[in-house]
Amino acid sequence: MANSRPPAGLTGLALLNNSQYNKSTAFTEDERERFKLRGLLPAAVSSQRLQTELIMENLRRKAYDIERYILLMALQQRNERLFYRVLLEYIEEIMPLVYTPTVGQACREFAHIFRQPRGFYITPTDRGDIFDILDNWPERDVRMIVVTDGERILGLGDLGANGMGIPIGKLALYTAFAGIPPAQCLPVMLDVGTDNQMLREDPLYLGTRQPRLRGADYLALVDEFVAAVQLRYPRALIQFEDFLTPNAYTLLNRYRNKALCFNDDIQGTAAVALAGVFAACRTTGKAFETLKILFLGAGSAATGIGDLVQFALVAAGLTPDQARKRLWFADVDGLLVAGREGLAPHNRPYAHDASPAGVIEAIERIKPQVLIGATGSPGAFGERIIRTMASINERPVIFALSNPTERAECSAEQAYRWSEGRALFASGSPFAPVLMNGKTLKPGQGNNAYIFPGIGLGALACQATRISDEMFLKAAEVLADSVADDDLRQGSLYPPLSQLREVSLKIAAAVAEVAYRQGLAKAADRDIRIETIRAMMYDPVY
Ligand SMILES: NC(=O)C1=CN([C@@H]2O[C@H](COP(=O)(O)OP(=O)(O)OC[C@H]3O[C@@H](n4cnc5c(N)ncnc54)[C@H](OP(=O)(O)O)[C@@H]3O)[C@@H](O)[C@H]2O)C=CC1
Ligand SMILES: CC(=O)C(=O)O
Ligand SMILES: [Mg+2]
Repeated sequence: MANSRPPAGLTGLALLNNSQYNKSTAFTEDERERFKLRGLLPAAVSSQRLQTELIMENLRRKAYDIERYILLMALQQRNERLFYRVLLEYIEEIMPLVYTPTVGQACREFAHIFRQPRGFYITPTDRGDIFDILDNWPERDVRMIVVTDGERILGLGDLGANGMGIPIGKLALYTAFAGIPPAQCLPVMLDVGTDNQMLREDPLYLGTRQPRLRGADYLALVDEFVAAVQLRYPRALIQFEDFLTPNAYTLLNRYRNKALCFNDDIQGTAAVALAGVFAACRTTGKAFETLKILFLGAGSAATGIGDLVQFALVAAGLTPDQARKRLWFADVDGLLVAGREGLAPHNRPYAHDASPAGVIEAIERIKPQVLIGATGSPGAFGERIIRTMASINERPVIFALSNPTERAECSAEQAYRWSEGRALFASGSPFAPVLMNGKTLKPGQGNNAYIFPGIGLGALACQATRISDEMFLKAAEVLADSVADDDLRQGSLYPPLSQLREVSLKIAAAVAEVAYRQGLAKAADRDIRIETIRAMMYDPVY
């Protein structure tokens, strides 16, 4: 999508202060004349390329990643095209700064590194006014909303209003990889309080300083928010992000059939993990429908994956019961088995008839080919666990999905070392390549960032009315098919991050096709192809 010229009347300092249209030193002589910029800029005219190099020079000069994050956020606030250009051109270097792991630290320190507001905050005192106050947001054509209430930020727990860093980061990826124009993106914080006492006592904390709103009042607030969005921005897709598991499921079940929405932690994560499992089958030679999978962790991320794997197994010909029986879950209390007290509704389908067991015993008994960790618990994959997986599998598939890096169940190096380099490993946050037995292994990043941009772009391109499970299954298939044999040979179950824009496009086209097939698309042009969608995408060039 071509980027428009500044609107009439936007000139001089106001233009330089407008992040959407600002080009800073890249304004040409002619533009400086036309836009009343003469005298306001130094004489030299830079190219966007030169500006990109300047940003990288400054970024690399910083001592800490959190400082790099601050630099990048400041760039986003003053020149958004340059920010996205830098992100796209140096994706391997920049993504860990605007996304996991650095975004985790940024959320922790959000109030302490706060410079300028970004996004929209809704508090319990806004009850009854949400539709009206949304009018304060300057953009009228919002299409993509990422909303959190900050109660489960990555694996870092309740960070209250500090969690705003997550919607901001996810939407930066939407623009970079799915080409959703920044003006159509809205980060939302449902600031319903926090039960994190340390935050409430921090004098610099910027959120509502009260215990979390719960129960009927909480649901009423979210209901009002969703209804207000539907009225104010009828084409918008709502992505629920980083809600605590019980709320994540409650909200997904409440809105999935009446609003254009999905839960990224349940559904996006599911698709990226399933894609990794599909890709792993190409290396192991095992048939997908014969796999047994053990999950460590039984929260929204793990059971979300379980639900989609079950859906995929049924699509592959198994009965729902046969499919479920291939999936096992363990949490801090060991294997989830029938009869265990206090099981949450999302866990019950997977609590099989079996005697209780710890993780090692469960691995020995079940003999899973795949072990998926979504615990938020660092070191949850200890040496014995990996060695046991490696003793029963020639190529054990090990996913340590928890974010940020400090919460990973194990590191790439540990997974490879404890399996003598045989593990097919992926992690939610990036790990550097590991040299093992003279071979460099490049672990892939099993993160929903491979999925949500394509789901969102596809849904918006065909004006989807709902997001279906079929769309996530299709997204997983497309992602798995995008993994080159060379990637697999080097140990990665995912394509390189540098291909994220192309992968998102492919997913988008496939999602749109599913939407039409299922009668879930409103756009008139049914023949929606990759090139049609590409033409809709924001391109951050001047
Ligand atoms: N890679 C990706 O794309 C994504 C990764 N994630 C990551 O997944 C993690 C979990 O998220 P979510 O499911 O919402 O969180 P929850 O807190 O709801 O679930 C965590 C689960 O792990 C269990 N658990 C905790 N510690 C251990 C342990 N040492 N051994 C066994 N089980 C353990 C918990 O058990 P109990 O309840 O008994 O304490 C619970 O069942 C987060 O770190 C998040 O960053 C999430 C989404 C996407
Ligand atoms: C990646 C992500 O969504 C999470 O860790 O919550
Ligand atoms: Mg998340």
